[in-house]
Amino acid sequence: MSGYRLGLIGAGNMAEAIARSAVEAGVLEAGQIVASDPSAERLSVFEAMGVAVTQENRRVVGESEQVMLAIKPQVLEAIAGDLSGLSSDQVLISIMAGLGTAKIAAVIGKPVRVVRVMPNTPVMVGKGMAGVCVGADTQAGDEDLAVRLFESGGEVVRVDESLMDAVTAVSGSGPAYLFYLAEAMIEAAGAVGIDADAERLVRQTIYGSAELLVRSDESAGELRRRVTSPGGTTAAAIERLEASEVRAAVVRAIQAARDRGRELGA
Ligand SMILES: NC(=O)C1=CN([C@@H]2O[C@H](COP(=O)(O)OP(=O)(O)OC[C@H]3O[C@@H](n4cnc5c(N)ncnc54)[C@H](OP(=O)(O)O)[C@@H]3O)[C@@H](O)[C@H]2O)C=CC1
Ligand SMILES: O=C(O)[C@@H]1CCC=N1
Repeated sequence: MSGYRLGLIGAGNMAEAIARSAVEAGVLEAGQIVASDPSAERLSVFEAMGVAVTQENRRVVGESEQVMLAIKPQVLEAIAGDLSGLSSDQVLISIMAGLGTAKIAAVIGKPVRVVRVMPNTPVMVGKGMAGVCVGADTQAGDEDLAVRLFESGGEVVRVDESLMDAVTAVSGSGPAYLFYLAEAMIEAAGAVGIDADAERLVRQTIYGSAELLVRSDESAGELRRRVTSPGGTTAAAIERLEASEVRAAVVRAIQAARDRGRELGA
């Protein structure tokens, strides 16, 4: 086996964010990473970072201490043969939604030391949130590199694997819910007559509110109440959101995401 510390199978958005944060934080040097992907265009992005690249997944498996699956869950079966060369010395890190550690080993067809991680896209700006769990065939410390990688791009919480689909639904998919809200607020700003400044007003409001939420000791509910003067403008908006059952819709949406994760892993 050559000296790559980490092999990335799938050189997409998440793999790029993970590699960048690992290199920027000094967890790995670019030269310690190899990435595979069918797309020469994607590989050129990694090459520009100083990462070794290949279109052969088998090379990544053969030359890396730890291999990360950063492909879509639907692609796993197609590349199972490429993963059959994994040895008992290697750790396999998966960031795929839905697919459990036992399922991944079953698809590969032998016991594998699988560490499962569910990150999110704010890892791109060093503010990620990742859930980590380990599979049955792992050894003590197998998750260490994964934890260091994802701590370099934000925060890590260790969870029982039974909660990974729930973590996926809350924090893995979570950024999309906030961006959805941002989209709606920008549309609404337009509807109430704001044109050029709509994006700026909404982006800074969400940014400032997120920072306040993170820095404050108060609950989200208390922070919301402090904005909501009795009989005031916010109260009028919140009353409309409650009447539209937005809170219940968010619960149903997160349940749907959790259930889709379970389906992907079935
Ligand atoms: N995006 C997100 O917010 C999050 C995603 N995840 C998980 O991360 C994983 C990757 O997601 P994301 O980065 O968004 O997806 P991307 O589509 O950006 O990346 C996946 C990459 O894998 C490549 N690929 C396809 N087939 C193969 C193959 N046979 N061998 C090697 N590479 C292949 C794709 O190429 P091509 O495009 O040419 O098919 C693509 O470049 C998914 O499993 C997802 O569940 C987890 C947390 C958050
Ligand atoms: O939508 C998805 O399936 C992936 C997993 C979490 C975020 N994106």
